[in-house]
Amino acid sequence: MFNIKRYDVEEQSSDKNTSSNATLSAQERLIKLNARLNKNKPHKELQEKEENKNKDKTQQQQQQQQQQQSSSKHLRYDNNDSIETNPYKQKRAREQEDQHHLKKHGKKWEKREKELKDSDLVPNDVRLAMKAEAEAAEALARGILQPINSVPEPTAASAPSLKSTQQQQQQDNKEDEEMEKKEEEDKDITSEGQKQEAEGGMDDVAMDAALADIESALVPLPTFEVKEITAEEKERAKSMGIPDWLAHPIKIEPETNTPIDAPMFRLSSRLIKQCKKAGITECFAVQTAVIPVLMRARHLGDIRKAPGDLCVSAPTGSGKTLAYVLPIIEILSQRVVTRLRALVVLPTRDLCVQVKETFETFVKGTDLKIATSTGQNSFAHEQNILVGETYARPNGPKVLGGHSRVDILITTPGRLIDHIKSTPNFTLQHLRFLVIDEADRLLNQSFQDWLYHILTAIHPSPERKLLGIDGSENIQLKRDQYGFPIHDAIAPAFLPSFFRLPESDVEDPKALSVQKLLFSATLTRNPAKIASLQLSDPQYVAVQEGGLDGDEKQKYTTPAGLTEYMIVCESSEKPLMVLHLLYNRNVRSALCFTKSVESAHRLCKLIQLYEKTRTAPVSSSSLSTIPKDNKVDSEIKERSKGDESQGDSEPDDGNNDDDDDSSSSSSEDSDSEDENESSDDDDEEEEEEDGSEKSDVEMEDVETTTKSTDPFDSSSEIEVDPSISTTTTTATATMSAPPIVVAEYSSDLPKSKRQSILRAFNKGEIHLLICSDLISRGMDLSPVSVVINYDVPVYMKKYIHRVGRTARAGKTGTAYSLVEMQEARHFKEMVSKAGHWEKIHRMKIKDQETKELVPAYTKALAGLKEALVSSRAASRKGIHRRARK
Ligand SMILES: Nc1ncnc2c1ncn2[C@@H]1O[C@H](COP(=O)(O)OP(=O)(O)OP(=O)(O)O)[C@@H](O)[C@H]1O
Repeated sequence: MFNIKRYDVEEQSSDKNTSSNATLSAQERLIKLNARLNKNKPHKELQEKEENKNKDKTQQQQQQQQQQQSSSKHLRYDNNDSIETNPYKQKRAREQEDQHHLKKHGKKWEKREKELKDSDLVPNDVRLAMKAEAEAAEALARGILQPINSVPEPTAASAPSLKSTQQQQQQDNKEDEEMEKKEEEDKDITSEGQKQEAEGGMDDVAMDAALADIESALVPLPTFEVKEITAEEKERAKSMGIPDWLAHPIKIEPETNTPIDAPMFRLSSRLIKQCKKAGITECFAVQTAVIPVLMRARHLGDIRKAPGDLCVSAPTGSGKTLAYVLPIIEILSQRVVTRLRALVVLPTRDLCVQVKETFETFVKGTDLKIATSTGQNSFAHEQNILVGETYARPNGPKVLGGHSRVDILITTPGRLIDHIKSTPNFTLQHLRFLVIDEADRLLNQSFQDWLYHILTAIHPSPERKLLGIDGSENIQLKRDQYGFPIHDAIAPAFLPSFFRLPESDVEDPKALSVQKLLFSATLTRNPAKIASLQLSDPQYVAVQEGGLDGDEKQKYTTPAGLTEYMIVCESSEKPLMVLHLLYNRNVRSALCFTKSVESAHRLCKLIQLYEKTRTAPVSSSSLSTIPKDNKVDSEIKERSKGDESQGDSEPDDGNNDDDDDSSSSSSEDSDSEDENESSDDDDEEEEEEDGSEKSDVEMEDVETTTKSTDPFDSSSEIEVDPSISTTTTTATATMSAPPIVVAEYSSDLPKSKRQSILRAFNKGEIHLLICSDLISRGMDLSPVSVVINYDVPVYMKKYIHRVGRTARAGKTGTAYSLVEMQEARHFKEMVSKAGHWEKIHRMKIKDQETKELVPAYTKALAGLKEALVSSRAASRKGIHRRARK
């Protein structure tokens, strides 16, 4: 018969301490904790205690001897009356039997492993399998699991009826009560030490660990006030289909920092050391809120109550990554067998690389293995990394429960689905954590039904037995030499397929399911999207300014150190504005976002030409007239056809929205950074439709910089200022400025080039990095001090992520948005609706300020067409060369 009590024991053999601890009742734990706390009492008291202890020890030894004799007797004579009538003794006998079994089999496995150890003939995989088997044998020996086939199938006669279950429960309760009574009596007559021995002889180490465990369990979790929900608010959320938990998050002030070694985090000294080494002495607000919650259920093999899922919304640069990286490492570091237990899904390859680097920083000192799967490498190469060459072979060995060479996988959704479908022995059944970072972005991606596939792989339907990756029944459950299934081959989520688990409730165990963790600076509140995640017992944590009294109208919180400006200008003036920021305002370490890869390329070329030109003499001929048509070349004209709505008055910008980055959503995932704004912000649009009030935006306070002498005004031929139409012009201020290095960054570039650009930017060797939205989300480029929105985004979420590339981790930063005249109304509407209008300062740039830039700019503009043609030819050559290789 399945033994409920035994399920309290840890599944992982590695965790010896917790198994002993799990057998303690809450009352006992408190007694022991009190004993430990007494250690801190005054010296005299301690002395007395010490004396008593010594006395007790002698008594204890005597009593132990007696007990051992009596229990071994009971074991030998099963029919002995006393053991049958005394459940307390029964329990003890059972435990001793387990210990005996464990010793016996443990030794066997140790011996076998020793024999094969260091043998060159034994491949690593076999060693791993042996390790798993040893662990499984140990777990089975401890009686943690009983195979379903060892339990008679429920028949009409044998299946427990509700009544018989109730009877059984009553019986159990009675037994428990008796046991408790007996234990109470014991308490009076035995010393604490005797009691420990009687309870299975906890050694000092185990005791210390157990007590530490209890003590840390008693460290209260941080409490955050939750605003009371009014009936009206409840009704409103309900009418919009938003569940209560999502409509009313647990709010935390951004400044809620806590020392990294605070007991509530329960981080090991190893990890604290790593953090301090990395310059992290305090946990930021989001980490303060999230880490203790995740660390609450930190035992890997804990198959009791499944922990609830978390949705976390916190400003850009507020440290969301570490909020999941630290607890995942801490919890997984106790694992024995390598299994895929944490999966982090991200929207782009670059982000995967970044998050992997973060994991690698803190994983030092553990033997956890981390991998990325993004489609940058060949599929076969990734398969080899994930499951090993042998197991990845279609005709290779199929292991029930799969096989993994990594503990933590960081991946883009498309490539992950490919592995779920096509990599033999790759399985998500052992997952303990599923992290969806940049969650709102990912939830807008529906290609390949990635979420459905993941959720299916994690949660098999109750009818579906684990029959192997191909669903065929020919794969047998892996068993040990005694015929027991190897426990580690079965994930907690799949346990019910093989083992009869009790129905869940707080006390009774159930299979631990994966904990889903969602993170974003702009988390969706779209009920349909949230529902698609099948969250269990979720909580919504939001780091938000103003805490409970925070401005409800303020939809997203931006970093405290961020200063935002908008410059309203003609579209033709935008390049000049960028030059003004660079050369007159000394802007450096800046990211400049354009709306497309092509647009980024042209702007980059133009500024590079300007840089070349500004120190060279400017001939009057090149300045006599500026192209009548605002477009500098027919190529741009051609490219801009697709975007009529934006007008066609940009000198350097084709206005094409055919963003190359977005078009590449293949099964290889590309960088599904798709900068397709409409898809990115689907839910934002939906929320608008959900009845939130339309803001009443007035435009009078939007100051525009309308230049009287617009050198690129398409309506008239520009007269060149006489002062600069001389044969040589000296643009004094800009000429003397040190060289400025500008580069572009887009998905068009090969991986190695991208990496070298980021490295150079991080070292300060690139002053302005012009990019599409490839790096607008999640990327943590520490030196960014300025963000320029060359093309303002149409949706607020994108704005928040872009400007959030600066002012990260408590630093300061500035964002400039170049708002075209015709966009000004929309822009104001967008930010007002998000409750953000007050934060944006209007900035006027006077003609006088840009005057000196014009001559070299005009020349650069004239040379742009040629530069674009030659760069295009060069890039074609490069593509051919790469293809030939
Ligand atoms: N407790 C901390 N102390 C000091 N620095 C920290 C701490 N936590 C995180 N950081 C640093 O803050 C920076 C931003 O962190 P992270 O990238 O996790 O932010 P984020 O909230 O995920 O931002 P985004 O929403 O843009 O993805 C990183 O450089 C990280 O190393």
